[in-house]
This record gives sequence, C-alpha cells and structure tokens, in this order.
Amino acid sequence: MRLVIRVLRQFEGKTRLGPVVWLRSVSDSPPVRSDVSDIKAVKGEQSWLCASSAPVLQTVRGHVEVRENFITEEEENALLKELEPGLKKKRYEFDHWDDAIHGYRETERLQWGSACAALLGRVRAVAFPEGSPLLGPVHVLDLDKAGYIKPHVDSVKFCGSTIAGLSLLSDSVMRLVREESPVDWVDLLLSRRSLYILRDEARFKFTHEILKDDYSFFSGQRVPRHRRISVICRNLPV
Ligand SMILES: O=C(O)CCC(=O)C(=O)O
Ligand SMILES: [Fe+2]
Ligand SMILES: [Mn+2]
Repeated sequence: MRLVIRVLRQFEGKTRLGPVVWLRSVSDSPPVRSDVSDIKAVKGEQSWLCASSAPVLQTVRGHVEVRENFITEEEENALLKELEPGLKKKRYEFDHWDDAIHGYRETERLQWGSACAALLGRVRAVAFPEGSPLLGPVHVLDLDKAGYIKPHVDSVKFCGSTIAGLSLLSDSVMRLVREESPVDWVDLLLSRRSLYILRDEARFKFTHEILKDDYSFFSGQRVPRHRRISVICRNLPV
C-alpha cells in the first residue's frame, strides 16, 4: 500500500477555502482481471449490481446503492452551468503517475445557486444518517474520456462512513474490490444522472475505482466511458 497525499488549494469566486487534504491509499494489487468481458458475474437483484459471488453480494447488501435518474436533465444542466466555467480554466492532469486518479481536473465548492443547492440537499437527505456532521465543500471531479480512477480507499482520517456521488455526462462502471481478498469484487453500473452511495463495509473494506474506457464493461456488456463529472458529498469521521 502506498499513501498518496493530494493537497487542494482552491479559489471559488472570492471565497478562499482552506486547504483540504484528500488522502487516498492506493492499492498496489494487480487488476482483478484483464479481459473483463469473459468474466461470469453474479447478478444482483438490482440491474445496476453484479459481483464475483453470491456471498460478496450478501456482504455489500445495504452498503451500496445506486439511484438511477436521481437528477433530471435540467438539474444536470444546472450543475454543469455552475461548474464548467471554473473547470475549463484548469488543465487535465495526466502526468502524475503516482496519483490515484489519471486524466482529471477537480475543484470543490461550498456555495451553490438555488437549483443546485436544492438537489444537493436531496442527496444529503437520502445518503447520510440524520445528524451526521457533513464535509462542507462538495468535491467535483472531472474525468477526461481517457481518464480513470485507480483502486483506493478514501481517507479514514478526513472522511466518514458514507460517500455519495452524482454522475454527470457519462455512464461508467465503479468496481469495488475487497482489500483482504482481491478475488472478491462488486461492479456498480453508474448511469448518467444516477446517485451512488457507499457506506460502512463497502467504503472501508473495499477499494473503489472507476474503470477506464478500454475496460469499461458491466456484466459482460460494454459501457462506453465518455468525459464524466462526479459531484461527491461526504460526511466527517465521528
Ligand atoms: O468519481 C467518483 O465518483 C469517485 C471519486 C473518488 O473515488 C474520490 O474522489 O475519492
Ligand atoms: Fe474515492
Ligand atoms: Mn496530482
């Protein structure tokens, strides 16, 4: 295991946010499989869930959730309208070989217009336990079509039990791999405009990653990966 420390210092409008440290521990284990299209997956009850075995499905039951069409096209557009101007000023980063993420640009945002604030309120209401202290700034990650996220576990020091993310612009596949037994994996089909939620076991005991376009298959079906923006809410450790 290797620790990767990424320090973000962002200006959002006139508000200077303090430095936020996203500490991810990147898994050094080799990819679970190279030819994903051959793999026999066990389908979950839900169309967005498949896994390496029935026991693994059982382990993550209740700890992973995908809500398809959680936001409307209008809401997706409202988010893009707020985010694109700031993102466009940045360049995608490809050359940090030791980063958890390849081909990305990112920002964080505390203040939102009313449409976005309302939908983020909905995200928080469904994702987090009542009264759970939340991380104020929302994390925005823009993955280039050639970009991908390597297996990692989000910092346990800075982030709490729950990670909730909206996917804009593209479908994608999120893979969870059990840290103690990499033959155990779970794939989540993150459709465009869906909300995913990772909780407890799924967030702490499994790494998560977003597959690169070449390997983007769900249950043997190709899922073309285009540019994708994720909008991620987290809570604080207790
Ligand atoms: O893009 C996503 O939905 C996940 C991002 C992620 O895993 C992270 O920023 O730690
Ligand atoms: Fe993560
Ligand atoms: Mn970097």
